[in-house]
Parts: sequence; structure tokens; C-alpha cells
Amino acid sequence: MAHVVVHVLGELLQDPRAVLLTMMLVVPLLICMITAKPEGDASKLLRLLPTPPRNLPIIGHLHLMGDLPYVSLAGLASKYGPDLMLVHRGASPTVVVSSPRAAEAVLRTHDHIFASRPRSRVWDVIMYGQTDSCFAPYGDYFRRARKLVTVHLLNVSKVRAQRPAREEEVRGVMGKIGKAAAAGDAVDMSELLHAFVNDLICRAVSGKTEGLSKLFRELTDVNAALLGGFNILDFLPSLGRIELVRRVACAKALRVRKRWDQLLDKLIDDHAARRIGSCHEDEDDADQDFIHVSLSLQKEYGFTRDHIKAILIDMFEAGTDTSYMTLEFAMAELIRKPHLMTKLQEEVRRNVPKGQEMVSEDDLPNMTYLKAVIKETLRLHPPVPIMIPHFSLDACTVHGYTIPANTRVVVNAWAIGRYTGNWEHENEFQPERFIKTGANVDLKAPNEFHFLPFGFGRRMCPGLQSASATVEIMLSNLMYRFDWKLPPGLTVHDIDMTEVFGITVSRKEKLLLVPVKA
Ligand code: HEM
Repeated sequence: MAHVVVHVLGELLQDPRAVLLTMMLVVPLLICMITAKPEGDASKLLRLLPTPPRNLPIIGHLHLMGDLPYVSLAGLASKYGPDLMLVHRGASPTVVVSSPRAAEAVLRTHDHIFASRPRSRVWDVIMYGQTDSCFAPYGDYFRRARKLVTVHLLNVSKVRAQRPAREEEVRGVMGKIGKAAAAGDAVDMSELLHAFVNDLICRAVSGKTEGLSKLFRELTDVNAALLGGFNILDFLPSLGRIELVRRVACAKALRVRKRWDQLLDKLIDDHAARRIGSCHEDEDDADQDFIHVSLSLQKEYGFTRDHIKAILIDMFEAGTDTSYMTLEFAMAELIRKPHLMTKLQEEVRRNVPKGQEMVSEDDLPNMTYLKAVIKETLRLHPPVPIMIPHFSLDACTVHGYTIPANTRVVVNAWAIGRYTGNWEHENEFQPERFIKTGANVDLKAPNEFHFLPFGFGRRMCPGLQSASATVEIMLSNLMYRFDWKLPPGLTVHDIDMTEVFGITVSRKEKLLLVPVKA
């Protein structure tokens, strides 16, 4: 019975509306808990920042957040704090960065100060005490975790070495689409592209793993909702002192962690057994998957098995959703603007030698429009619209405001990509803007900070090369091999572009498209 109560309350505490209702009942208790704390110097400094009105007791500005917080925050920023703004998520103050110049100050000028991550009970449960590379606080452990993933999985030469795997997986997907085309069937692009990216990540991380795509999707979907979603303990940390509330609020996270544990233990055990059976333990890691390499470097890096599991979850989570969503949003935008799809198809088909079955990576360098389409997709639909929260290690002055140490800072990449004044017709899908002189941005060394889908600085996404390679080869082949139509009876006006927010953003509705062999 107690288990059922914990489960039901756990579900309720993931829903902001249910929490608001619950709060109305327990307000007196909470007021006592929260007002007991005297206001410190940090709070006084923060109060000097511009902030939206109606900061209510207990819930702060929570009632101003809609289903898509990046849209709500962009609206509030345009009125109350275009560069920096303070919002109260319950009792938890957060500085929101919404302009290119403020993002440059936080991510470049003062990067060393804002390079940490805040603590969260839910992240703590899912990520083995925040010992993955995404959520680890800045410091020696973080540097080792980041080094492991960049040097042994995501650097340019590793990504290049994964080319045969990429091309083989793309060929498999083209085969599936070809069958649908022959039968005149619609393809569920969301499912197809998710499985493609997931299979690719699985191959690089754990070798070829057949049939796990569905399970990975289930787990990464739950993770995304929990990692980026609403959790009562992040809003009212003092409630964490109450054991029952803690148990209830973390129940769902604990359940998903258990399932990850089972899956990852099995993958690691299989690898460990193979390592013992192998007489080539010390061979070069060039041909080895990431689990194998991590196990062989475990002692050198000072990692426990849980550390490795946390880092593996990062790779599956951060690597899959982001890239497949970019592909799916790109297809959705292109089908809504057929003349742009035609233009892209012409470029791709012009650049592939006659008679070649598929686009190869050698054909990609001259496809400038392809790259512009991908950038424009990332500008309008950044998969991580609010970057993973940063945390200040020291006090720092940004544009005249002092942000105290230990402050949570979020950068609204979605708002920056649409910042009025930097972009003409900012809400329109116009890839041409990235071809015109001056708008051709270098993501690794930007002159201006008006386009930050991968972040910047010490916490910048280490998966940029890998994601670009995956998205470019798949999108170009989708354009090369097929023409695309909507299912019978649908028009472009029927395409629902509604988004759903977790730590990443996905499309609410499936994208169903009918392929026609080109
Ligand atoms: C289109 C694809 C992708 C996009 C748009 C993207 C975007 C981002 C963003 C915005 C961040 C947060 C930066 C910050 O907090 O300042 C991030 C972090 C991260 N991403 Fe990606 N990402 C993508 C693909 C990938 C891939 C393929 C991987 C790995 C397989 C990956 C691994 C990571 C990791 C480990 C971090 C945490 C970095 C840190 O905290 O130091 N990402 N990504």
C-alpha cells in the first residue's frame, strides 16, 4: 500500500498543476519552513537584477511558465530583462541569459566562473551522484570524465573512424524506406530516425547491439522528461529534509535508474567477460567500442563501475535525442516548404557522381545548402533550447549586475536564435540566411553569440563533430534517394509543429511521410 501511495504521489509531483494544487493545501507549513531563513547578501545582490512582477510566495514565478518554458522565458525577457533576468522557480532563484551579448559574457568572458552545474536530487539519482560528464560539477572529476568521452569517443579522428558504421547504418535505413516506397506506405520518420541514431550510438559505445533501440528509447524518453522537467525538490529544496517527500519526489527517478542499472550492468559484464577471454587486452583502442576502452582505462582514470555507467547514460541520452530530433525537424520544415526541399535535392544530386548508389561522406564538403538547412533547423528548433543549467563558482559582475557565487544560471538558446535585431524574419525557416555573407557562423569559434545550439566554452557540447557527421550523411541520403510526400488527404497546413519540452525538445505528433523513389 505504502508503495502505491509513493507511486501515485510521485506521478503527481511531476505535474506542475497538481503541485500547485497540493501547495495550496500545505502553504502554511511551507511558509514556516521558508520564511525561517534570513535573507543573505547573495539574495540582496540578486534582487538588483531585473525580474518579472508577481513573484508569489512559495511558487515564485512558476505560475508564469507555460508548457514550453523557453518560450515563456523569452516572452518575459523581452519585457523585463532582455540580457539578464532573475526568475524564482519556487524558492530557487535562477538568472536567465537571453541575449547574444549576455551569453558571450557568461560563456566566454567569465566561462571559468560559470562552468559548474547545480546539484539536483533527481539528477543525483539518475546520474549516480552526478558523476556523468553533463551534470558533474566543475572540477577534477569533471575534467577526467570529459577527457574520457572526448579523447576516446567524440574527437575528430574517432568520428572519422566511425564512417563505415555510419554508411552501413544509412544503407540499412535506405533499404527500409525503399520497401515502404515500393509498397506506397507512409514512414514514421520519428521512429525510423530515432532507431537510426540510437543504433549508431550503440555501435560506437557498446558494439553492435541488435533490438535494443526500443528499450533505449523508453529509457531515454523517461530520463529526458525527468532531467529537464518539473521536480518539487529543485523548486523547494528545503522540502528535501522530509524523508517521505524525498522518497516520493525521487520515486520515478529511482525506478528508471534501476532499469538503466540492469541494462548497463549486462552490457558491461558482457564486455568484461570478453576482455578476460581476449588475449589482446593491451591492443590499440582504435577498433574497440567505448565500453571496452572505458574498462581498460578505468584504473588510470580512477573510475568506479558507477562512474562508467553514469558516463554511458550521458552518451545514450545526449547522443540520440539531439541528433534524431534535428533530422526530424529538418524533414518537417522541408516538407512544409517544398521549394526548399527541391533546392536541397538539386544540390545533393548535383554533387554525387553519376550512378553512385548513395551519398558518401566524400560528396558532402561542397553541399553548402545542406549545411545551411541544418543550421537553420538548429536555430529554430535547438534540441536543447535551455542549455543545461550552469552554476557560478564565484561572484561575478555581468553587464553591471553582480551574480553571487552558487547561483544557477541558464542560457536560453531558443531565445538567442530568434533574438530580434540579429535575425531578419526570425521566426521564418530561411536557410539562405546562413549562406549570405556575414551570417556564415563557425560554431566552434563564433564572432557573435547569436547562434549557440551547441553552447560554448568549457561546457560546450563535445558531440558537435559526431552529430554533424550523423545528421549530414542521413539528411543528404534522404534527399538523394527519395522524393517525399504527405500521406493522402493531408496538406502542409495539417503538419502539427507543436513541441514537447523535457531536457530536449521533441515533436508532439509523429511525422508521417510517404517516400517515392527518385
Ligand atoms: C544536434 C546535436 C546536438 C546538440 C544540438 C547538442 C547540444 C548540446 C548543448 C546545448 C549542451 C549544453 C551546453 C552547455 O551547458 O553550455 C550539450 C552538452 C553535452 N552534449 Fe550535446 N548536443 C548534440 C549532440 C550530442 C552528441 C551526439 C553527444 C555525444 C554522443 C553529445 C554529448 C553532450 C555532452 C556529454 C554534453 C555535456 C557537456 C558538459 O557538460 O561538459 N551531444 N549538448
